[in-house]
Amino acid sequence: MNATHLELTQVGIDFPTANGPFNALTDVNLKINKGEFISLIGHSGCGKSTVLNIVAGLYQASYGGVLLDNLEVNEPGPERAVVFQNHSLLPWLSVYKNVELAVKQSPNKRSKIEVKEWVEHNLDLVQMTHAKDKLPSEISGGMKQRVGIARALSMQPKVLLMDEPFGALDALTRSHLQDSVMEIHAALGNTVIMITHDVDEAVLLSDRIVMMTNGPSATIGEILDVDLERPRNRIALADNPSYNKYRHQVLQFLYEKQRKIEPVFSQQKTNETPHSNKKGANSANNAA
Ligand SMILES: Nc1ncnc2c1ncn2[C@@H]1O[C@H](COP(=O)(O)OP(=O)(O)OP(=O)(O)O)[C@@H](O)[C@H]1O
Repeated sequence: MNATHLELTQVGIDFPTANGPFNALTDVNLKINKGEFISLIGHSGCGKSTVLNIVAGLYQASYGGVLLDNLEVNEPGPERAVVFQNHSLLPWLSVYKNVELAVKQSPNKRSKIEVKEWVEHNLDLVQMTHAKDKLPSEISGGMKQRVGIARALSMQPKVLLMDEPFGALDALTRSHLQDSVMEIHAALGNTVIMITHDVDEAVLLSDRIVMMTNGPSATIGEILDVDLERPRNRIALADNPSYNKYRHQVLQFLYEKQRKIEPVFSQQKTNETPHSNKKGANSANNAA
């Protein structure tokens, strides 16, 4: 787990807008080792999804670039699978067929029986075999997210990119799925980049937490090494002084160093712009 296999160098992006180019990201430098679990955290609108989309090849960086195993990333590819917050399953296909579609599209050529075995194996990994014949509309949000993860894993990606994968789930489902992701990561050793707004989730799951500054021209502010033994148990960690120290460091970054004060609605209507940092505005919405 020590050879750099994903490298972002001087990555920046300008989005064209009606008022001219908007510099969302600047000078993003990050080296990620094989098998590392990285979380990206930062206030809303700082550019986390933009970083992920550049690594996914969905956005092209205006400056700098991304290398995966020394090959330049400039378009989407099966070696970088994405799991979105809101599952993106095809509603007319069963759970099984949704995963099968990804397996059939993967560059690995498999016989019919191999496809079946591989789909079943991946559904098994996320404990969804029991619902394989159901349609997405017949299963819960957490289950859909499990299928989305199975579909991504079935492509055997080198890098799994997850954009707030548990953001839309209730706390209990979220915890179950976090535990599953930790088990899968331990078993498969994929490199993972996950966006989260949840400090506890970041500390629980990550090897490193990449903390981003507020935009525009956002960049990496600090990187925190989370040196907690695996497998990790959320209940045991609650009393672990190191766990609490890491939590505190992330909170301090977000709410002291990168404190973001947003106007309350009434002020916003009268004299403030969204994302204003003006002093004295009420901090009604400063969640990361
Ligand atoms: N296609 C686009 N065109 C113009 N501006 C964009 C585009 N995509 C993102 N932006 C801007 O770039 C900045 C970063 O957006 P991004 O979605 O990456 O932030 P984020 O940290 O993922 O936000 P959130 O946590 O709310 O999802 C924001 O100011 C956003 O408005």
